[in-house]
Amino acid sequence: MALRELKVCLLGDTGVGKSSIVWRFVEDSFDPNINPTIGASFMTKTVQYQNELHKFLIWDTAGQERFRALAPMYYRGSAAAIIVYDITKEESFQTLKNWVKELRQHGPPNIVVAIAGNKCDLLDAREVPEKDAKDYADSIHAIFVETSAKNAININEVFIEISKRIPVAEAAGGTSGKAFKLGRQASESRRTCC
Ligand SMILES: Nc1nc2c(ncn2[C@@H]2O[C@H](COP(=O)(O)OP(=O)(O)OP(=O)(O)O)[C@@H](O)[C@H]2O)c(=O)[nH]1
Repeated sequence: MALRELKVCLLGDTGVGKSSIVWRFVEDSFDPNINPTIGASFMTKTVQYQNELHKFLIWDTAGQERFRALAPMYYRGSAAAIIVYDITKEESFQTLKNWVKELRQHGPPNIVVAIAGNKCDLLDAREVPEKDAKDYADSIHAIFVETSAKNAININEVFIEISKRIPVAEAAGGTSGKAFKLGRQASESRRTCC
């Protein structure tokens, strides 16, 4: 079975739950007292997708402003970027839009963009309507899911949707995951959050 290495980076404001999403995906656990990321952290997980193995090389970047200049090191050469916002913080959704602009200007041309509205377990505190975020994601042809790292909602689905958008390796092409095109729309298979 072919193995493809897919570099993925997580971007977004501090405290939106980037590390928690990665931790939930890789270790299937949640730490309520997780520390802010310093610089970036790296984890991997390999999953089977159709007749390939996708090894996700996951760079979780720090959301604090003082680390922002480091981000290009992590999104450069990435097959996909997961931009995370917190559904209870409108400001984090505005930050997400800035990341989309930056990726469009300086990121890999065919990077797959996934938008994750995290903390969807906190419905009572919602500030960002799901429809607004979905409409925005559709307008930029991005994957969209609302997630809860805490309650393990839609975490695997984000990565499955990324796998779906990675074109099958061309016969003469490499398997490094470096050349990608935006493909079909996200499928309807994921769960609605909460
Ligand atoms: N209720 C709820 N809390 C969450 C969820 N995901 C993360 N948190 C909490 O949000 C806080 C920040 O989570 P982190 O994963 O450290 O956030 P981050 O985006 O990686 O932050 P930086 O590393 O500073 O960029 C922690 O207290 C988490 O326990 C979630 O899905 N629901």
